[in-house]
Amino acid sequence: MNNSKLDKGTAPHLEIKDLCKQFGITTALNKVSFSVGKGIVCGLVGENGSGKSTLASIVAGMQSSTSGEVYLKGKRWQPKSVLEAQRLGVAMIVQEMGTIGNVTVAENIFLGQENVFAKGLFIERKKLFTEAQKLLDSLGIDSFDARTYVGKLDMQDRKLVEIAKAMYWKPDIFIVDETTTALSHTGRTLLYRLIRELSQNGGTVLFISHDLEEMMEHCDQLIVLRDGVYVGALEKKDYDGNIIKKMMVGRELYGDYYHADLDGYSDEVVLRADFITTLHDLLGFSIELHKGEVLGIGGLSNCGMHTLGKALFGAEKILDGKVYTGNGTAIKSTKDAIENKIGYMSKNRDQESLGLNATVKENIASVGYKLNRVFGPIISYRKESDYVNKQIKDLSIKCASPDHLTNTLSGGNKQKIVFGKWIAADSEILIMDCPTRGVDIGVKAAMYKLIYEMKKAGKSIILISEELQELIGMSDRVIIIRNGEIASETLRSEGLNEHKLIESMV
Ligand SMILES: Nc1ncnc2c1ncn2[C@@H]1O[C@H](COP(=O)(O)OP(=O)(O)OP(=O)(O)O)[C@@H](O)[C@H]1O
Repeated sequence: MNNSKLDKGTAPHLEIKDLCKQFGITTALNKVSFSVGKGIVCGLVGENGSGKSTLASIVAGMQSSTSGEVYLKGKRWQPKSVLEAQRLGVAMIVQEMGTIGNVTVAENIFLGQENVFAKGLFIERKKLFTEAQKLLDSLGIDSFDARTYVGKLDMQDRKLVEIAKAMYWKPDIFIVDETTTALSHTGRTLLYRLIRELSQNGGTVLFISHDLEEMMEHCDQLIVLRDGVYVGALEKKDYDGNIIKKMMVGRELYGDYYHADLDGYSDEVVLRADFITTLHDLLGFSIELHKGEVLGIGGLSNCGMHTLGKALFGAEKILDGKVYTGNGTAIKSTKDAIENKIGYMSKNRDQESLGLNATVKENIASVGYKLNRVFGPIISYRKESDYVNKQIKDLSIKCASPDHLTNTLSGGNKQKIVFGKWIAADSEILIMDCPTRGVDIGVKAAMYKLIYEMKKAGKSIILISEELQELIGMSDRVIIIRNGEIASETLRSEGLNEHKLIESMV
């Protein structure tokens, strides 16, 4: 449908009125009101914990509000469940994993909606698979098929399954919560295309991301939230990065937060992989990390970089070759890694880096617990509390108390906990896979500062990232991996630039 034929942006398609959400003593949303027109891509921006996901999940039928109202096309919107919301035209891609591993792609796509294929008492499974495959083909998704078990897919492909699932219902309202950072370039391109097509056909998109450039490029309007309160709205013509940041954090935030000096690193090797071969991705791969080095690793999502991070931490089965520290200690398991002061932040935070049902305190204290011992195995409560509180304070983790359950925290705050637990444990080597995924600009700046301070203190960092600016801005040396092999290696002093890195990626 042609845009001009739509009353794009005029009549409110989605209206939020005085929306409040209270979780115990936490006010996640406080009388938020705004409206979004038909065919509009509306961005929701705000710091970690500002209420974006809470608002989105209320619209998507995942939870109800404490008070306030939502209207969809002028009618009161009160879906009883996500499935009902989906059927009635509201679909959401959640921030973390929204798929189930031990069933196929097709079954995930139609989860809870199988009765669409019911024939009498039976489900026509063949039809279900055919329909799912048709959907994948129509969306241009070809990296897996409808019969693939989702457990075999990486995070990016699992996100594509969620996107396909949402698209099946041709939603009136499509909500994308911090999804792009889990996607590679190809995945992002696909998502942007779908968002564009949907809005051109009169659908409304609620888009959440911490990448301001991306938001300014793809959104027609931006709504800014701060601490659960509506701060204001901006039309595309008024976009200005500094103004938006100021609205988000309530103060000026200028400048470049990467590190600019070229002070290099020591020759001493602290971690080495010698000709390692893993079940997937890596075949005879070698790499060295030096003391005081920030080694950036980049490439396309499936190039092997995420597997490398796991392998160096002892979390990936190594079929041949070995990983060892500078003093020759072999790293064959995560236990070996932790004992040798190696930390690891997974890209798949919720599944691999956190105990979601544990408290903030239990998570932060989990790796460095020995540091809080007083007599033999006895842990000092006071020491442990100080140890945990320092991270909560230094990283500004928004939680009601150290006893707050981790799964109720916002995405960015969860990421800070993972970072905090390894810093507190005094890691000498930190392997970070996409560490700033889902993290707001203020925290990003704080994390970069901490990475740089760690480097200055002689610690070594492997920064695996899909953000080229981050690699260029933070690394002493960047290795680009292509199809499991080193495609290029560039020292910061030789001049790093996007063009050069992209050339070796593809
Ligand atoms: N189920 C819950 N129980 C208790 N508190 C919650 C729950 N869900 C969210 N919160 C709290 O509500 C506040 C808003 O969280 P929300 O996830 O909406 O923020 P966000 O803006 O999406 O953050 P991020 O950018 O980090 O994803 C946070 O303080 C969070 O800890």
